[in-house]
Amino acid sequence: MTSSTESPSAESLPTVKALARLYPFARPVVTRLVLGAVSALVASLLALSIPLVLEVLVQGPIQGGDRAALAWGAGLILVLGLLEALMVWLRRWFVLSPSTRVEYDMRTSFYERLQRLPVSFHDRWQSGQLLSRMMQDISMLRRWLAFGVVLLVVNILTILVGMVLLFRWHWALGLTFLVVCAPLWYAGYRFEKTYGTLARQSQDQAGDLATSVEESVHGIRVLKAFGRGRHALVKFARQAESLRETELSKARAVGWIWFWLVLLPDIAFALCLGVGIVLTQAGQLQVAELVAFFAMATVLRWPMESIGFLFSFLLDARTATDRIFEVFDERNTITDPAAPVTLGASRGALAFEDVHFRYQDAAETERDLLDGVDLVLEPGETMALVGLTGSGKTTLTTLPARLYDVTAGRVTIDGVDVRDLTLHELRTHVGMAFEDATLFSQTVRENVLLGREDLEPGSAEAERVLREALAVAQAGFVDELPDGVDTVIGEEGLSLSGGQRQRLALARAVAARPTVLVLDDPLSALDVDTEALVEDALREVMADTTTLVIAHRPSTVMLADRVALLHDGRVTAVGRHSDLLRESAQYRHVISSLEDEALRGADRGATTDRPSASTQEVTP
Ligand SMILES: Nc1ncnc2c1ncn2[C@@H]1O[C@H](COP(=O)(O)OP(=O)(O)OP(=O)(O)O)[C@@H](O)[C@H]1O
Repeated sequence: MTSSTESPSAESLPTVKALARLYPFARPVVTRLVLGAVSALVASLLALSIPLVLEVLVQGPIQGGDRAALAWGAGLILVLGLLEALMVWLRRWFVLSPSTRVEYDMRTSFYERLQRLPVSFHDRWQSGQLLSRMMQDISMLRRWLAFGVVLLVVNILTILVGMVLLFRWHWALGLTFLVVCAPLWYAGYRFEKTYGTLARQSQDQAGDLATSVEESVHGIRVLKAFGRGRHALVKFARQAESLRETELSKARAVGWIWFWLVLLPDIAFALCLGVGIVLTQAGQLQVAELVAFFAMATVLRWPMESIGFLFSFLLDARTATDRIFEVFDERNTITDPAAPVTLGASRGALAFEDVHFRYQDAAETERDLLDGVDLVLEPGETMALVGLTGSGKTTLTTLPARLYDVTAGRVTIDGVDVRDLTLHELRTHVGMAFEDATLFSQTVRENVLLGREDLEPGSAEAERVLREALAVAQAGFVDELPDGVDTVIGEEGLSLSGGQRQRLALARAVAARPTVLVLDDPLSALDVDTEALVEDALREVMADTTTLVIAHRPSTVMLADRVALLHDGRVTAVGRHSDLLRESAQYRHVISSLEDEALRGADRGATTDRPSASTQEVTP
């Protein structure tokens, strides 16, 4: 799992280059962003011009007592101030809407990316990490684009122009101000380094915290059933404490930079005042120039002070960009082929040819989990797959729909390698239902017709398909729900019993009308009689469908046309149940262990169709 400690690090690019990766998202709104920056720059220039007017006022009307000119001067300063305020307002107006547009685009692209990335990616990444990147990091980038980048550029320019003007009044004053304020840049640099590391750490820790919340909310039933609430709280509190410590370190770093940001300009002001008085007494500087100098230094104070903050913002934005692009940069290994083959109407002949598979994180010394599987399913045949626990049955069933790709060999439908079909076409041929039935917080109807985007919602055909699928899955219980098939089922369908959820998941697979149906023990929570009814209905309605079903119970095996035994990474026996019982000792051993398991299950009442806790594993 990818967490704070083992996030794959993004390429180490210089900060500017790293942030430049946001450009494709900003491109559509770049004109408005530039206009926003120009408004901010004009606002700064207006602010810088006020001391110049002041200088003229002090030199002329004030010293000469010219009241009319003084009134004009004061009026001019007022107008400059109003224009500055207008420009600040314009800056906000220009950047606000485009930055939310960029945020929207990034978020939808990120979501689309998550949808496209293969299951192997989701195996490695914690959901909380993805959630915090999607929400916090993208929001931070919006703020960076709207304010951070504009203010950083404009404030640096303001400082440069302001410093030139300070030097113009007297080089000694300008130099004093610059020399005293120069350490700010070193302080800013040191701050950058510390704060950058801390910012990354805190964003990762926030992601871990989000994962913990998500896991415990998701697994609330398991936590309650095992009385692990307290333990989960202790773990959560520990993580929250680590985040708090990081935030405190961040605050300390910000505190220090602020200390220098406030102290150094104050020292600079005091020294400049001393130098200014000496210069004025020596006749090298006029009083008007000294007044204007201090007015200018005051204007420059905020840009000077803000630089440290803006640098930290820059680093936060860089970190957020890295975190977002870590996901965008992930290589998608399961994609459409360059020259796809079209199968059209499929017969449903499914074959595994010398299939090898190993998970990405498997140790090099380990042999392949699937180590040369050969298995052929004839069109319309129902094949049960049996094997000891952990033998790789579930893994094998993920290969036809390309949830994972084989590492060697091939899986074919009607002789065509599944990797030669587009994913869209492949998934119209292959339907799946899993033991852990995942449903969405939508109506029963939407859940069941999930794979039938071709059907017009509410049409007679959609209704027919829905009803037929529900009938095959023996899911008549939906009519008892408050709004029938229009009842919105709770998050992940947890308001339903385990068997009810499984039946809806099966109905969903049936409604998709695949030619190859892969069932990963989707009837485990049903009683044996209901299982037989479902299998009969499946046979009748889906006579042309080739079915590969993982069997954990002898009853499932008996309902199949043939059975395949998976052992040591290979299919070591295929045949009719009765023949295999006679011929294969290994098969007898597996079946007797299934029988023992079924008996134990019956004792516990596990095979009855009753409300069950979530099957999700949660590590409190
Ligand atoms: N996503 C994964 N990443 C790494 N290893 C995995 C992953 N999923 C399963 N495994 C490992 O692969 C092996 C086979 O798992 P699989 O679920 O395919 O077996 P199974 O025969 O279906 O088991 P069971 O009968 O208990 O459901 C197990 O050792 C498991 O730990």
